[in-house]
Amino acid sequence: MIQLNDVSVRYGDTYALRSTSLKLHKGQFTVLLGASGAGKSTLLRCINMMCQPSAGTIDVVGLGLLQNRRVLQAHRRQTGMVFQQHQLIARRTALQNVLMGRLGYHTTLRSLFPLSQEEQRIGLRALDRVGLLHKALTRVDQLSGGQQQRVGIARALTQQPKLILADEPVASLDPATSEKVLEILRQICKEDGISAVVSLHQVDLALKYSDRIVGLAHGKVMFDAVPTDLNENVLAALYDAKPSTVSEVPTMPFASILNLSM
Ligand SMILES: Nc1ncnc2c1ncn2[C@@H]1O[C@H](COP(=O)(O)OP(=O)(O)OP(=O)(O)O)[C@@H](O)[C@H]1O
Repeated sequence: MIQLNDVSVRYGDTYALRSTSLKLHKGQFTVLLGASGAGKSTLLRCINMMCQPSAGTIDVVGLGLLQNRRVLQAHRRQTGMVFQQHQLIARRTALQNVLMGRLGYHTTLRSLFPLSQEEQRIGLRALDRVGLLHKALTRVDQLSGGQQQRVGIARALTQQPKLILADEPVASLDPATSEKVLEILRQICKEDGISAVVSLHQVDLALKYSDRIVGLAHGKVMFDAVPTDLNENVLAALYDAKPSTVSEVPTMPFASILNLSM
């Protein structure tokens, strides 16, 4: 579905991401793991060019290279984002926030007018799927953190995406709520065939919810395999790695393990 080819991101002398090549497969729930500063957000943000690679290309099957402005516009329309701090408009209702997911389908001028009944129906259905239909007309600043994140997921769904990128979506939630949010996200992605790339700090949640784990350290992919292959040695390498040892740890090519097609 998406192919990253030798993508690097550099800030001055710091490599946030080093020459990374990765295939992201349709319908797969991929979790990015790694210590703070490992490059998870950078990799995730590259996938819709919120972060510009300093080298390499990103190819979306059926669309083309993301460096092309029109390709990027089409790709962003079909890519939903879920953020750590939810990024909702506090004084608006859940439904109003969710309908923001439709903006990419309209010109700036058109978006000044009310959305069609069909689009409102899409928004309400998304809220229903995250279990918050009864909160549609409640202001989001009156919702709990977990409910707000479910609104964030519903907003992404209202976009009718093929891909969801979630950057530490449960970082500010308690363990039980984190499980609930990830459960909902995974279930909906599976039902709709949506691919997901989710960065997490919790190894246990990665093991429970992912189809594939990509482990990063110092801007480099050090592990890429099914969750059952994640062992203590790999975790030690991911979380204790010194920059000088990074290139010495072999990467396990995921595609060769599962033989998935694009
Ligand atoms: N805008 C920026 N300017 C300079 N350096 C940056 C910038 N964004 C990220 N970095 C650096 O790039 C590296 C990777 O950062 P990134 O945010 O991708 O890591 P992360 O794994 O997501 O970390 P965390 O789990 O703490 O969010 C870090 O060394 C970080 O300091």
